[in-house]
Amino acid sequence: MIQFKNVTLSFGEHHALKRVNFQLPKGSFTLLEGHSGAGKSSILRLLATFEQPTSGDILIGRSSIARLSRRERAHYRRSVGYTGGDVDLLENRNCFDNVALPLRIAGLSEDDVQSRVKAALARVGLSHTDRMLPSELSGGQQLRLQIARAVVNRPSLVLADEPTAQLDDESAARVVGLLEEFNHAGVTVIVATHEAARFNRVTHRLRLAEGEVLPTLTEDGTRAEPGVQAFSQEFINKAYGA
Ligand SMILES: Nc1ncnc2c1ncn2[C@@H]1O[C@H](COP(=O)(O)OP(=O)(O)OP(=O)(O)O)[C@@H](O)[C@H]1O
Repeated sequence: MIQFKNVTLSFGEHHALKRVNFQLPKGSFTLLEGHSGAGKSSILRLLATFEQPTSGDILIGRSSIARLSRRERAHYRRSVGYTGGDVDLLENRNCFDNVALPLRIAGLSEDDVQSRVKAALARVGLSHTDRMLPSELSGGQQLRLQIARAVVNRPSLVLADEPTAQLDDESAARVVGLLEEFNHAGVTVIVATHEAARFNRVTHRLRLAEGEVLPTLTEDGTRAEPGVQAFSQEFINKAYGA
């Protein structure tokens, strides 16, 4: 279970998130939706521990990740895969080395690195690119490479910030398919997106506006705790006029 308890994230006078509360069960597939600047990336960056909340608490299971020491943070991050603007591919390293990075940081043996990176590249359909530089790949391939790097550590939580942005339909469908496969295998997935319609296997949605989570409607029209209810795609489309 992931829980945000009264989480505020402020930059000076500006509040990127304002007393945000929600909970998401293990194994869920959640979309974070909302206009630009609504706070979607902030939620992912807090879960990746790139930021610390100004106030409030964030629990993963029973453990707080709100204010970890450097050592605790390094340990926690091994269980999290992140793809998005905050972590770029290394342009001067080949694709193999890019995917190997989290494993080498974690201190795995070179044999394990070899077998895990090969498996991760195969999983995203990029086995042939291991000696190429990221700049030699298409946009869609670069995203899949980022996903391979995010999941090579076998994380239990995958965070994806706009994973389909600027991709053609076929590449986007492939990226979505990969995230859905990981979820099917038990990984909790949270995606910030402006392209909700591309996703099929969604169990939870959080709609954000101005740093707040909007109240969620249940199928009978009553209010529910944010993040607690699951909805059919059809219901969501109807409720939000998509
Ligand atoms: N490091 C920062 N310093 C100052 N303000 C920030 C910082 N990070 C985010 N913000 C502000 O916090 C608010 C929420 O930003 P966030 O990136 O979470 O939005 P978003 O919903 O992901 O937007 P987008 O869809 O454009 O990516 C915005 O107003 C943004 O300008």
